[in-house]
Amino acid sequence: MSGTVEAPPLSAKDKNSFAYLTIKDRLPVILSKIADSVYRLKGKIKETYGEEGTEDLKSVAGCISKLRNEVQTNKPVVPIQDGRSDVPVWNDHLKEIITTTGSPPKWFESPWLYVECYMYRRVQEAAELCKTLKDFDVFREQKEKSFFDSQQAILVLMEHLHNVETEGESGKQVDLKSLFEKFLRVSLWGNKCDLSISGGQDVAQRSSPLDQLHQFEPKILIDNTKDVFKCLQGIKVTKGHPACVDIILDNAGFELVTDLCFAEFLISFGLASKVCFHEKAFPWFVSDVTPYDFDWTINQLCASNSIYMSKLACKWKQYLEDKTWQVAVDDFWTLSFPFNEMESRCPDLYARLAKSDFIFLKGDLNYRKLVGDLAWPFTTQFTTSLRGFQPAPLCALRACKSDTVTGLRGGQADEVKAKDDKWMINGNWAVISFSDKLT
Ligand SMILES: O=P(O)(O)OC[C@@]1(O)O[C@H](CO)[C@@H](O)[C@@H]1O
Ligand SMILES: [Mn+2]
Repeated sequence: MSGTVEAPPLSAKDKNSFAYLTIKDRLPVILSKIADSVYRLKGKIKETYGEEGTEDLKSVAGCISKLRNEVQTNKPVVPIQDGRSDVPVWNDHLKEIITTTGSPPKWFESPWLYVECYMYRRVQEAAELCKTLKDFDVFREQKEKSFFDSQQAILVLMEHLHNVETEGESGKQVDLKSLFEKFLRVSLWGNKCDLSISGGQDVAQRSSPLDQLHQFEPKILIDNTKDVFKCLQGIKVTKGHPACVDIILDNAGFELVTDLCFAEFLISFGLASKVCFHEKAFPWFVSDVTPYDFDWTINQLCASNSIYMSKLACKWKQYLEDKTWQVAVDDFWTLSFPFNEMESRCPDLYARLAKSDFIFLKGDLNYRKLVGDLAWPFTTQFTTSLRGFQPAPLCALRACKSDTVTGLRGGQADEVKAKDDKWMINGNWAVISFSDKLT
């Protein structure tokens, strides 16, 4: 099945596409913001690293402005030149593309997924080429701000989770299914808060994430919650213990907190016995979670004045110590490959995920990679669009921010388009798409 390409890749070739707008407008803005933040940190870096730091900053700024120019003038993609372990994969893949297509990819002509991922890898190259700033995260300032700006929403959510758990512990009958539905939805809508779609504009969650659920309900285009719940419960019965769950994370800030709360809910209500969070190895698509962001977030929550936040977060530290929770990083998540190529390109990760009982994939980019970033007819079955990628039962939780989606009913796309012309890209519509077995 993985051999049949049923649809063309999204690409900026199509001037009416979101890919075109992204490459023409959004990526240059993201790159300019990087240059701004680098200059803002000048004093601080000089103080910490001295002249060498200042030289490194200049070099980062130079690389970013060169990259911006390459994007805007549609230059061919060039090999990566730093010493990171993933360089051979990127450069061999580039050779592969040149062999197949006859020329190197270009920003406005090649598959969007490839060139956009490549851009973030080039941003990392700018850091890798430094002596003092190898671990410098050009997006850190923005990520931390979005976390702090979401404090009220985080407090509301964590207080609620704390109360729900206290009720459960007191022996009071709880409606497990509707609680599951609630925390799943909070995690789903947490994905509205990504800094890449907004070009780094404010995306903090300011209203109560719980009060909003009702209002957002009609915006869920595909809702496989029941199947997901049934599957998790079924695992408990067949295995004799709750599921070992993997969550492929997306963004830091409010979204990460919603994912941690969802994982906490799964553990404390016996729907999961272990959760493994998958993070990005380096700064990616502006707001994605790196190992530093993950630890930083839990430490911030732990140090909070709110007893609800600190109690839960300290419990999470304990989970991490006793391996109830684990974190994992793999370079595959910061490569450009669609997930149907995981088994051949990164067999270890595939084998690792095949041991999972259930995989949640957060966000738009993971969704794009799941369905190969292809322009599928909307009514294509979700499972078909996975093109053979099925290491375990899986569920995509995604606010729609790019022009690909599968699994809709006939006529549904027209109905939603009539209500909202930008439904595919504005993050106001979402899918909870489940796939169990390959059909
Ligand atoms: O994966 P996330 O954080 O939900 O979204 C990342 C994202 O904004 O970046 C891409 C365009 O630059 C979009 O396709 C995508 O929605
Ligand atoms: Mn993201």
